[in-house]
Amino acid sequence: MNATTTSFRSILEKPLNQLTEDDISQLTREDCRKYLKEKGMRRPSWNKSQAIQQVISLKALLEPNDDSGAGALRRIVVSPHTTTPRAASNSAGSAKEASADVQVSVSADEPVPYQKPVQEDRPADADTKAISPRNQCTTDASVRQMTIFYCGKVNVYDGVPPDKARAIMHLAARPNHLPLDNQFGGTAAHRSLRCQFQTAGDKDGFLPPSATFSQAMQTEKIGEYTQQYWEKGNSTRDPDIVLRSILEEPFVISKSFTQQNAELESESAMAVEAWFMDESDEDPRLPHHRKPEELVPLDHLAELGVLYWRLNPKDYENDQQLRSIRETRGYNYMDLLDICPEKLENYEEKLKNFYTEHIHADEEIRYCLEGSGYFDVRDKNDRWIRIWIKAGDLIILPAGIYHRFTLDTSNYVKLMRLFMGEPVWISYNRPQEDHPARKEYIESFTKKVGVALEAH
Ligand SMILES: CSCCC(=O)C(=O)O
Ligand SMILES: [Fe+2]
Ligand code: NI
Repeated sequence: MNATTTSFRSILEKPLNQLTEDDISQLTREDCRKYLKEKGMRRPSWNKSQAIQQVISLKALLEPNDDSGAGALRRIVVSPHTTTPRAASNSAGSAKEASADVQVSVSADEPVPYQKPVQEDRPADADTKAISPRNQCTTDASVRQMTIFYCGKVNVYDGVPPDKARAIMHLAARPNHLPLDNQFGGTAAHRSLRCQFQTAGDKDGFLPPSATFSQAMQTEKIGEYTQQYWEKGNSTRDPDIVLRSILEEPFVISKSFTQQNAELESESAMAVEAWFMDESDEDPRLPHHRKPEELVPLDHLAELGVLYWRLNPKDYENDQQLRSIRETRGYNYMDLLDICPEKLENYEEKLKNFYTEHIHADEEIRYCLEGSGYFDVRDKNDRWIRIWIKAGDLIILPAGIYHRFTLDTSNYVKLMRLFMGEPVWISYNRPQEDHPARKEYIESFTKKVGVALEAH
């Protein structure tokens, strides 16, 4: 046995630069989750390969770089587009911008001895048709993960588009732009914000050569982005929520789509329709509006962790936007489900199960290609919110949220189901208060949204 193997009690105690592919292959999901939780991460992934990614991001973020002195994290990498990531280096400009309590790092040039395990897509169950048995997320350079170390908490966000990453980095570099209130923020040191933006599947380094950050951190685009964010009436002053909101604001993507196709949609038709349900026991396929109607805005859905995109369903096989969502969020599995008596085996029974209130251990991702239907989700006060899904609507329900599904009176829907890794379609019917996914959902929900909800 050599010194390296004897000196670490567990694999994850090894520094990142000593981890070998063998080490990584021995890791279990539980090892990773335990490590992540010990480091303060609230909701480590249940997906093994994603949990491994998270561990690596975190280690890269927390472990000092040998060459950067005094264990400091690398400052924002500032360089024009270069042909080699080695050219990335610290810059006087960014160092000036970053204050002592704000550290933004982009790990650019350490080789990481890790390759994301390849997940084979499995055929879907009998009532579905797998149409894309490909592993899309392992090598594409646009897959990004951002790790934010903030207020003693670690958050790893998948699928961060570069402009959002830059917006966050911009905020991090200019702490005065964060709406910090003492009541939320604590001391300056406590508010210290460190972020890392990386390519999730990149085995040679965390950033591909093309993904260097430009010196113009304050480009108009970033300025506009953050500006727009405040102007949209986002009232919360909790910086944790601000960061999350910017990162997890999928509707921005739909806006760019509709801007390009401005003639197609009016502003009001753009957003998904959602409302609080009445209490009646009538046919579930009826809308069940309250009287008067109580509509639920998108930001309230986002506060529950429900994300929404409006896409173009006509040419979904070639839709770049869908591809980008799948790549950035790691949804390498896809199948189609037609919900009508002719095409769905055990139609009645399945519909009954869909409408039985349940949770899953993973996100539920559904993209409506044709027809329509209702996803009902419980809000934090256990009220049902009905979300009307029509062709073009893609929604993501977080793991652990109570929900159900019914057709509407059109009696037909064609849904695309997406999943990260091997699909698991297990439903856990309510009550599930002891289910780990439920507990984590509740926990993250109370920690992250408690303040914002109170402010409403
Ligand atoms: C058929 S998609 C909606 C039903 C549902 O919640 C599920 O499949 O888990
Ligand atoms: Fe479900
Ligand atoms: Ni609101």
